[in-house]
Amino acid sequence: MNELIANLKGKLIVSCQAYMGEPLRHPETMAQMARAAELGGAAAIRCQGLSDIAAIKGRVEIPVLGLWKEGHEGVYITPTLRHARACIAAGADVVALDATGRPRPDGRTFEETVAALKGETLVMADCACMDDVRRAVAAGVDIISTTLAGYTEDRPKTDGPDLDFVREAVAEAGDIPVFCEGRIHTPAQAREAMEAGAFAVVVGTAITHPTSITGWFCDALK
Ligand SMILES: CC(=O)N[C@H](C=O)[C@@H](O)[C@H](O)[C@H](O)COP(=O)(O)O
Repeated sequence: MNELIANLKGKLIVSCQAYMGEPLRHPETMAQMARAAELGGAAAIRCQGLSDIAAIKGRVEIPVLGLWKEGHEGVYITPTLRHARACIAAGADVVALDATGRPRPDGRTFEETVAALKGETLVMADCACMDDVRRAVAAGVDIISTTLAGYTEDRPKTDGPDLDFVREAVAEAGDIPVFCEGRIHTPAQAREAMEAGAFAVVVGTAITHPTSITGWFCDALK
């Protein structure tokens, strides 16, 4: 296994993303957030967009897992080979790609995109269901992640992380590490994900999205 990935075993990866139109959407702000997460013990940062990748890469020493979101329907996480190569150029150590079988804007399949990136970067496959996991294993990706579970019609959106998916993916993935990502909102859930067999966990909203966290508190007071 690649050394960069081996070093993430049992660790926390923090996703630092602000969405279009949000007050924290600025590369400098995301770089500050990423550095703060690094000081807290994050082993890597996951982040979105070329400016954020470049700014964060210049601020932290830990590895950067980069993606470029474009569009909202269908494949929007690093939808084409061009997007992936731009993430590499911006400084990403690993590039995260939508691993679903849905059509992509450049007409390439997921497998073709991964094949073109061989030797250029490490690929993290953002999966929504077991078909995606099998596709990712066959394509020879470096990391499988449960990122898209609950965000397509294939699996219900669980309240917390989709631990059944983690268990099934681990059983299928062989030596390829499976990251649990999506709706890990508490340290206890992060622990449960590890116990379900995850190689590492990715936490975003619960650490880096204050608007959501504030909303959780407000809801609890209603
Ligand atoms: C589905 C999708 O587009 N997920 C995105 C992937 O990069 C991010 O919006 C999530 O914040 C990230 O996956 C971490 O998950 P959570 O924020 O639930 O801890």
